[in-house]
Amino acid sequence: MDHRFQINLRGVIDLLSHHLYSSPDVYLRELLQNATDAIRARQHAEPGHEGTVQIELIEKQDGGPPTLLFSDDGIGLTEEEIHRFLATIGESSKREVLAERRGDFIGQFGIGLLSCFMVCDEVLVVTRSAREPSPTMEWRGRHDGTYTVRPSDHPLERPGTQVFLVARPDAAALFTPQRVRELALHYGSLLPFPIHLTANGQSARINPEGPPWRRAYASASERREALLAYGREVFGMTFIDCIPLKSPAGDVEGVAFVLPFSPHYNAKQKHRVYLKHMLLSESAENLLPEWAFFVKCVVNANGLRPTASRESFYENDTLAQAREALGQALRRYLVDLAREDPRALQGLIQLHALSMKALALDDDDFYRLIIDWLPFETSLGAMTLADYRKNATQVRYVPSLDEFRQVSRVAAAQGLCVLNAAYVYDADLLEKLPRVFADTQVERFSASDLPQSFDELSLDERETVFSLLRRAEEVLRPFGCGVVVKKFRPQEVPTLYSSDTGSAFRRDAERTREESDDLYASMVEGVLSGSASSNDEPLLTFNFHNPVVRRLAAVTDPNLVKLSVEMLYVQALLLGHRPLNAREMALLNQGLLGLIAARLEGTEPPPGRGGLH
Ligand SMILES: Nc1ncnc2c1ncn2[C@@H]1O[C@H](COP(=O)(O)OP(=O)(O)OP(=O)(O)O)[C@@H](O)[C@H]1O
Repeated sequence: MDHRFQINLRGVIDLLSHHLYSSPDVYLRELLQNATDAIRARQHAEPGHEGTVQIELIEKQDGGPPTLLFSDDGIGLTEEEIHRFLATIGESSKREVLAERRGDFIGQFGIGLLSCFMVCDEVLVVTRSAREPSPTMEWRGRHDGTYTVRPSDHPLERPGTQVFLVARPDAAALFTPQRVRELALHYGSLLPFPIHLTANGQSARINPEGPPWRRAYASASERREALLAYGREVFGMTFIDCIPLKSPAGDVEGVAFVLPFSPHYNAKQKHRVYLKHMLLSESAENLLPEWAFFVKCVVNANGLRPTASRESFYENDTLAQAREALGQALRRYLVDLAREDPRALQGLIQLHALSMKALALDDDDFYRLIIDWLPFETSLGAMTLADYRKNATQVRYVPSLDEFRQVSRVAAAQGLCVLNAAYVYDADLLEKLPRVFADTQVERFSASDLPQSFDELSLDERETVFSLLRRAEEVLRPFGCGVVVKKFRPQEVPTLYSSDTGSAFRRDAERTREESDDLYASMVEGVLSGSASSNDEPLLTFNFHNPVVRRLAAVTDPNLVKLSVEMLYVQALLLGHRPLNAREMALLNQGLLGLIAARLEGTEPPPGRGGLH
């Protein structure tokens, strides 16, 4: 013989309240949801029916717990439907509806009404169906699992449903006018029909007329102000701009707000999402593309499926398409901004620079969108990459600040535009250029590339500098540095020290060997002997345009030439922000003392003291 499962209602309620519902507050959400579904069902039968919800708080004169009366003018229930849908846990009238209409309703599980038992022990439903001329019926359900159905002694004048809840003493705090108002607005502020609250003898509509992005405004700026004010109210912060969002897939509509601070680009923004105009979640994460970390949004979706926990949308094709369309709306905003208000776009990029750059590295589409708007310091002043690319298909950059300082003046004087890519992600972003824009080439530039753009000396000039060149080569040979004489601008720069990465590495390793203990020094020795020796040796380029260099070429005293070459060498190293090794430091000290001594020549030391020799 077959038996039926028995359900212990108390156990089920306990399960719901501890595991499914986040707090007893949701009872009001479930009531609003049922009213919304009932109004929609009636609108199908009677197009043009507007629908309205009345919430009334009835205080007991004897100080007993207050009663909440929740009424709608929706489709109502017949006696047969009461038995089938209200009194059977897990039965829902909404499951039966034709597939194309099914999506209009929010409820689906047939358990929502049970949430009322979290705040009261008995639920009284008085209802009259709009489908057929039917009497007003009364259903009284109790938390012990028993219920009664009978014709009501107080027939309703119009079709619809009233739900009476008498607060359990421990839930009375939820039944104050302020709390009920807060909760109704929290869950239902976007509902497209009026919600009236009556308490303390006063009655008023509490929800605004439809979502703020749907309302008509006198001008675009008024609209913007109103939306920003809405963003402030919802998220408690002042945003710098707002962006309309729309996606036919999932029937999504809303607004994205641009954050006034720079979040970490990995930080997922929490969005407020409504499903069929009822609040679904305040912390949905999966609605926008990952790169849209600089906005927070409020949207309503009519065609997306909620997850069972009702905290976000179910990951399916429709959601993926909606995400793509919302991403397009954000892109469009950035592109329009680039055209209409480039300053605002640059402000935005500056505010969210690090995150935008990191994302552009990962996402080619986003890269294409913003790369031209990134500002760079260059040898010819600050400019965007677009400005740079207007004049050159070859992008030259240096990857460190020291190198940039070293080359920028000289490069600028040659009319060479070199980008400073020393900041995080810059070099990688530039290296990515040719992969995304096939007509662009990128070159990592260094001071050693500069002499190629310098002018050669004429035959006569070469003769003038011949002995200086020989002497300088001798002086600098022990330092592993070659010498050339060229002509370059600016003329105030007498020499330029250049080295490629290989020789810079050798310099660093040599300096480390000098400064470290025996064991470590011998390890560095090993590294040095293994590293390529220098046919790429560093170079000191003398500038023939410089007056000091010209005068030096005419000096015949070999010691004075030696001292001057040494000092010019050390100065070039210092200007290039290269750390000096011990021998170079000694050169600097001796050279300075030598220069001071030369200046003091002829002046007598005071009696009884030694001179500077
Ligand atoms: N205000 C109402 N007007 C008309 N019918 C209602 C109303 N409230 C509840 N019902 C009926 O009672 C049924 C059960 O409601 P309940 O809230 O428990 O579940 P549901 O809304 O169907 O689904 P869910 O559990 O997902 O909310 C509904 O399917 C509906 O037929």
